[in-house]
Amino acid sequence: MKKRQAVLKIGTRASPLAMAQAHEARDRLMAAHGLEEHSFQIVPITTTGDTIQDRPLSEAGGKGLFTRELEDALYDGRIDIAVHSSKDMPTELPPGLVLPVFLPREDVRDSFISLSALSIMDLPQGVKFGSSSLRRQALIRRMRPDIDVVMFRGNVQSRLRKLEDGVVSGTMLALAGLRRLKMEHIATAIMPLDSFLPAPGQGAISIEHRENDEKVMRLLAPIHDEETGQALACERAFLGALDGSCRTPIAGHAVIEGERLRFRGLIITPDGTICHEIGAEGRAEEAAAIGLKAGADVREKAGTQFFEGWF
Ligand SMILES: NCc1[nH]cc(CCC(=O)O)c1CC(=O)O
Repeated sequence: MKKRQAVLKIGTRASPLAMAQAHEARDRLMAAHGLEEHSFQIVPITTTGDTIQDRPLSEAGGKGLFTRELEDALYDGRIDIAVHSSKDMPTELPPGLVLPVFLPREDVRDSFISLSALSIMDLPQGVKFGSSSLRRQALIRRMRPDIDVVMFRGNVQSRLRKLEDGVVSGTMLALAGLRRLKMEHIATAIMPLDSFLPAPGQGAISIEHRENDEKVMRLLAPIHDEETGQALACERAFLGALDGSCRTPIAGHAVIEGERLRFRGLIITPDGTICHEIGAEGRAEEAAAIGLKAGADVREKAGTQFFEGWF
């Protein structure tokens, strides 16, 4: 019997969250086209970012660490699409690749996880808080200058073990990731958007493919979510206007309401002492321009000295 060929090869990182996201993309493709599971082949690929566990990713080479191996696989045809967490995607893509498709966004908020405190304000004086995110570290330091913020990486299981072992008293994870792993129950509290702005792209799954790949574009068209795409265009333009290197703690969140887009963003020094916020509003169609201008505005507000002398 002739072996049936997959219609589309879906590349993903091999981590549990990445696999869950790839399955979500596949489920949406199956539903949109009335195709069976075997039409889509999920191809897990281990990336450099997955193997570095001992230092901040910003030190080890930044966001490209999670994407390079997937992009090589796109170039040589081992995969047709790469499913990513938008948050992990650099603002600039390698030549010949595009990131035009976004699935409907999950909850964008951060969750606080602790076995001993109900909220960040409730943590005892001077305890340790673990996070690898420069944004979360800085925002925590702003709220609680007394707390000892330490570098903290690893998957959900290893983080929980460190909480149990008392290595840290609290940590934070994106609620979206926990939901996708069916682990929302481990969240102790959900951080409010007004005091704890998420990372640009948080909670959104994006799909990268080869430019002008007509077959892929046809298959992906029905699973793209327009509102998420507009919000992400704004947030990624804000990020791009500020920093490609991911060494600046940056937060940004856009919401679409009909034809309108509302955006809030901030930059903050790693020690949490200086924070510049920006709000912007406009037509959703002009999402990228709004984000770009907000980035330029907040950069001007902060002044050049803000970006100097951290390292
Ligand atoms: N950098 C790791 C990463 N990339 C995306 C998510 C969460 C899921 C999402 O934001 O879509 C996470 C983990 C976390 O921040 O908790």
